[in-house]
Amino acid sequence: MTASLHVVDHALLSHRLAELRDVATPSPRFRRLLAEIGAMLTVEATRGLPSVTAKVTTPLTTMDHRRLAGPEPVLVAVLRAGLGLLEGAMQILPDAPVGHVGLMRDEHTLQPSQYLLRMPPEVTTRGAILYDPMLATGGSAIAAISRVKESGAPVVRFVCVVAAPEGVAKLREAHPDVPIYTAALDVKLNERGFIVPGLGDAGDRCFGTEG
Ligand SMILES: O=P(O)(O)OC[C@H]1O[C@H](OP(=O)(O)OP(=O)(O)O)[C@H](O)[C@@H]1O
Ligand SMILES: O=c1cc[nH]c(=O)[nH]1
Ligand SMILES: [Mg+2]
Repeated sequence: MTASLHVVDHALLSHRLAELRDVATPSPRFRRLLAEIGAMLTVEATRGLPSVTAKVTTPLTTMDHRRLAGPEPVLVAVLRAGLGLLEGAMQILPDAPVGHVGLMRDEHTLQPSQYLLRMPPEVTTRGAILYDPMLATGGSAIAAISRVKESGAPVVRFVCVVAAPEGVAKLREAHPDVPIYTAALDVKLNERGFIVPGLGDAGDRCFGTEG
């Protein structure tokens, strides 16, 4: 099995991503854009959620209509930058419980270290959608997905904004059952493990911190 890779192609998404990448975009606008992109990618990532046909009575008649078969999946943000995407995801799935995985990548070794894990109990029955804007070496995504699976999630989807080919390959190898949804597949990683062309450090740009 190979994880499916969905590079979501939409004029409005691409328009926002152009502004997100722009070095001149300030933090408040960066956060707003991440939230909007998070909402759009959530629509795509939930396209295949199981549905059932149910009766709906309109003011004029009764009809058969498609509705979600079950409760909304758990949304999991990878801190910090995933919080920006989560904001928009919660608009689309307002009843979804929310989990957090705190990870920080060492700038020299590029290995992620975990500083937080909080998962709602519903993850064992509903499955999860994980949010992190950047898929670079793949180390953080692989670790975050492992934590969510260990918490009992039967189904996991991964949503990012910019993916490097190196990270996609490693993630697919480590978690072949996890579909990847991204707004862009970029060219490469540089010698410091940053995605090129990329958008820089998403967490720092989101929250106005220095690298
Ligand atoms: O694919 P990888 O090589 O693991 O890199 C990607 C990770 O790097 C960034 O987080 P960072 O560690 O900078 O934390 P932050 O969100 O708090 O800035 C990003 O949000 C990912 O979690
Ligand atoms: O380009 C990158 C790589 C890792 N993390 C980021 O925030 N940006
Ligand atoms: Mg960062």
